[in-house]
Amino acid sequence: MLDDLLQGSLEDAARRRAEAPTVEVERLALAQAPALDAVAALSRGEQVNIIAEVKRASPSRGRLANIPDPAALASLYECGGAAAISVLTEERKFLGSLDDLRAVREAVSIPVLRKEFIGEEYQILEARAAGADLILLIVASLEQPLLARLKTFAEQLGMTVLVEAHTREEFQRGLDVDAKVLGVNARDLKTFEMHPELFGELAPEYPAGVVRVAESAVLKPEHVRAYRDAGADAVLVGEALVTGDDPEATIKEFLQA
Ligand SMILES: O=C(O)c1ccccc1NCC(=O)[C@H](O)[C@H](O)COP(=O)(O)O
Repeated sequence: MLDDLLQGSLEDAARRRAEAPTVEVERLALAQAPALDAVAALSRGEQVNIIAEVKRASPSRGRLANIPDPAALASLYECGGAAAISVLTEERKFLGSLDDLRAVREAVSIPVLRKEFIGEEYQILEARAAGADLILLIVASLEQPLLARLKTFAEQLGMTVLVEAHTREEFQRGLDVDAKVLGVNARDLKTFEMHPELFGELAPEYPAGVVRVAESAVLKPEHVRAYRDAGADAVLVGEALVTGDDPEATIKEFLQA
């Protein structure tokens, strides 16, 4: 599954590169205002911070929501108190785009994450050129030298990297590349089963100063509370926000969990 998603994302990036070569995208990336400080945003305060996701569809759930105006949705997230916005830009299964990311960047003043299956530098340049402050690197889809190289590349552009692990071994590989923001995703990417307990098992192994992010499996306030009690600085929430009636109120409710 992950290999197919990465392959598709790389093919789509190659198509875009034929239109906008690397030098051009690099020039746009370097012309952007400096990236916002996502580490500070995700580790602020006593309460758990919310990374609110713009997510139309997914391989595990199919179509979730239409989201004709991602900027308007992101503004509601920000009004609700989200610390950052995640924008799924993958086109084939998640029905996202870089246009979504650009629109969200224009609409909010909090950090924005490009949620994508990234395997090469061009995709990182695209993210920065579209105004993203963070990128996602999924440990399971990258050999260790490539993971380290892409992380360094993004950081040299001033961006923050959310390094994502699904297992204890991947968590260690994240620490080995000196992840400053390390996420544990509860979703098993082979079976799509959720294992929210994994975050609690790994939480004691976070070194001081590394931002602890719990990803997926948040549908109710008690799920936020469980992650917070296990030590999460931030939780990443998609489905509960895009399928609910009032995302702003849902975020407020989650922040009070
Ligand atoms: O969501 C999926 O089905 C999925 C499948 C394969 C790779 C990644 C996938 N999701 C990306 C995510 O990590 C989630 O969008 C994010 O953590 C939010 O999860 P949720 O709140 O459960 O929508």
